[in-house]
Amino acid sequence: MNFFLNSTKNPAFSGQSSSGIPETEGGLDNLVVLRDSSQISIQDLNFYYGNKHRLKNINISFRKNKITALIGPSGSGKSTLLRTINRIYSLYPEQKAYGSILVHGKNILESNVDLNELRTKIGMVFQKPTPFPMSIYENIAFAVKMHEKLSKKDLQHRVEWALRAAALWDEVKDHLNASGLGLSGGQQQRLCIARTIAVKPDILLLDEPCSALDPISTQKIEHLLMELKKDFTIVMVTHNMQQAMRASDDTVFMTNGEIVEASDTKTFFSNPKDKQSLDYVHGKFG
Ligand SMILES: Nc1ncnc2c1ncn2[C@@H]1O[C@H](COP(=O)(O)OP(=O)(O)OP(=O)(O)O)[C@@H](O)[C@H]1O
Repeated sequence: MNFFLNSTKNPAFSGQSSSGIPETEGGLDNLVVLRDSSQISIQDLNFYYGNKHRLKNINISFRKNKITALIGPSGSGKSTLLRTINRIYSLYPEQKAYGSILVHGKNILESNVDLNELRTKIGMVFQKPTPFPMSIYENIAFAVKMHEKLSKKDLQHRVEWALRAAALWDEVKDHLNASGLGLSGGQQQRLCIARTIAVKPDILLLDEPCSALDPISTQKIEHLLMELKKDFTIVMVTHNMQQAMRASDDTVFMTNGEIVEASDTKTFFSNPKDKQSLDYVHGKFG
């Protein structure tokens, strides 16, 4: 198994593996650190909204080509954690992150990181579908054209590829010139996923992507994510524990800006180690 249990809160958490990712020490529990196949390695991350300390000493790695669910009660910092990973917070000068987030070994929190390039590598899909007020085709072509100069034919191929990958092609292929805003909520969300993957990121961040969707659209998105993880590393915030159980490989449970427990999803839900996780899984709070 790739998991090594450890504790974010335990000062003994200090070892480093040869890959630069912290190793565990015996007898600790709670934090999962994935030594072999991590795509994103977060170390000693602290985040502030002004003077409010909202992420505290986060140490976690996310596995490549897996879906990680971020769960926890409202206000626990799940979205904030996601927002640090593609530096969206950098748009707001009063928001500050300290520590490191290593992606391909490079700390993306450094000030010299090209944020446009970063966001093509780390795409984000939000809770509410946000298609551009343009055609289905242009929703995707526009995103690609911002980053790449492709011939008309290659652009058409890319649009088709993204719509197929997002399991939307069959539903829209005959009216690509219709407005993206005319699609159903579930279709709009898949369009937004298509738009995000069209620029070929490595990492897909999703903030409650199904919260505005009906059960059938939710199921479609979950199936889609399971297909997409073959090509992308996926981190998803969800309030829906059933969804975390169904769709994720790993689960990270947060409260009050801290990681309480993280492990593979089966272990987390069948045998949570921390009392707070157990209570949360049993619906006693949150
Ligand atoms: N723009 C902001 N300015 C100041 N504080 C913020 C801002 N956004 C979030 N916070 C605070 O940061 C903390 C974490 O919020 P965050 O949205 O990350 O939690 P969450 O776990 O995603 O919650 P939810 O499940 O309700 O979406 C909360 O206390 C919240 O009030």
